[in-house]
Amino acid sequence: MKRIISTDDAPEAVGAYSQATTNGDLVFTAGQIPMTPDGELLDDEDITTQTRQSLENVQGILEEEGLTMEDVLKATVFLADIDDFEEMNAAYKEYFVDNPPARSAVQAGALPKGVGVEIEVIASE
Ligand SMILES: C=C(N)C(=O)O
Repeated sequence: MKRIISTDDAPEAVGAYSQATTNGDLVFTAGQIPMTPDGELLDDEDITTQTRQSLENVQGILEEEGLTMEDVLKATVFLADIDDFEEMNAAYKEYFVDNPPARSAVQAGALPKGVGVEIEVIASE
C-alpha cells in the first residue's frame, strides 16, 4: 500500500509530487533540489553548496522514516552541466563515506527552478 511521507525537514514540493513515498519497505524520495526547508532557493550558490543542500533534504526525509544515509540503495544525480561532476562528487562523498549506494549521474537539459543539481534516492531499512 502506498503511503505519502511528509516532513518539515525538507522543502515542500515545488510541483505536483510528494516529498517521498513508501510501500512500507522501499522509500522513494522525490528529486531534491537545493532549496532549504523554509523555501530559500540556493540556485546562485556553487555546486558544492547545492549538492550539500540537496542531500540535507534527502537526509531530512529519510530521518522522518527512521532511516539514515547508510540505508540508501540507489541514488540518481541530475546535473544541469556535467562539467560540475567532480565538484558534485566531492560534496556527495561527505554524505556517503563507507559502502556508498549504487548511483547514476547524468546531465539533464535543464532542472526545475534553474538549479544546478537535483538528487533522488531509493532507500530501505
Ligand atoms: C523538483 C522536482 N522533484 C520535480 O519537479 O519533480
